Amino acid sequence: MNTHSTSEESEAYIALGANLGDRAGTLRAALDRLDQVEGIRIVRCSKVYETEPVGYLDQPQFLNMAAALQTSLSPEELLQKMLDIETQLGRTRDIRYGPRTVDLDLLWVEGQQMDTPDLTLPHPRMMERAFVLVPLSDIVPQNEQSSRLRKLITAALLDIDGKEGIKLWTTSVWEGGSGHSVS
Ligand SMILES: Nc1ncnc2c1ncn2[C@@H]1O[C@H](COP(=O)(O)OP(=O)(O)OP(=O)(O)O)[C@@H](O)[C@H]1O
Ligand SMILES: Nc1nc2c(c(=O)[nH]1)N=C(CO)CN2
Repeated sequence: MNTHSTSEESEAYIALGANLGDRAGTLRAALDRLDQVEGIRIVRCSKVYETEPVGYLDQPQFLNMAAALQTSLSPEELLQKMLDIETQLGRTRDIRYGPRTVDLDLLWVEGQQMDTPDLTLPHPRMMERAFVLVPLSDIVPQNEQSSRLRKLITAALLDIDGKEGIKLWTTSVWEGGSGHSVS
């Protein structure tokens, strides 16, 4: 993972989930593909958690994790890259909140708030979801710039039910990075 950053980059946080097929392999492939996109670098990954399904219960357990990115893309461009990678990895949209090979959600982009038909930031359901907040808490630093997000996560985690349905699965599925620079 390359930690160099330039002033045109923004920090962004994403959530990843998978509950069909080779779940860990799919998470790894999604991270590899994202890191290979020009203008996206993965800078930190959370641990991986096995989680009880929420919303639609009759489906297998998920693996969930979160990642921090540095990106020179706009939020809309970043989301489009994420949706393309979901499709490449076999994601179909059948049942709302139902089983999926991979789900990539854009949670937070530094300095960005929006609500358009295609993109809402911060992600509208992130603060209700322990399967998002527990991994995210691994990777949001305690520094000045990110402290607002850290405070929101800490407060939401105190309130939320469902943390007992979340177990550490492995400390990492992705070690690498292409190391290319973002320009
Ligand atoms: N912050 C966001 N991150 C990801 N998708 C978003 C976001 N805001 C809006 N969307 C839109 O939501 C659409 C549906 O996403 P998706 O099918 O992954 O939903 P879901 O995973 O079933 O539910 P949820 O969004 O609650 O996780 C996407 O096509 C995208 O345009
Ligand atoms: N545990 C868990 N449950 C879910 C998940 C998920 O990623 N993990 N994603 C959903 C659709 O967004 C619905 N339910």
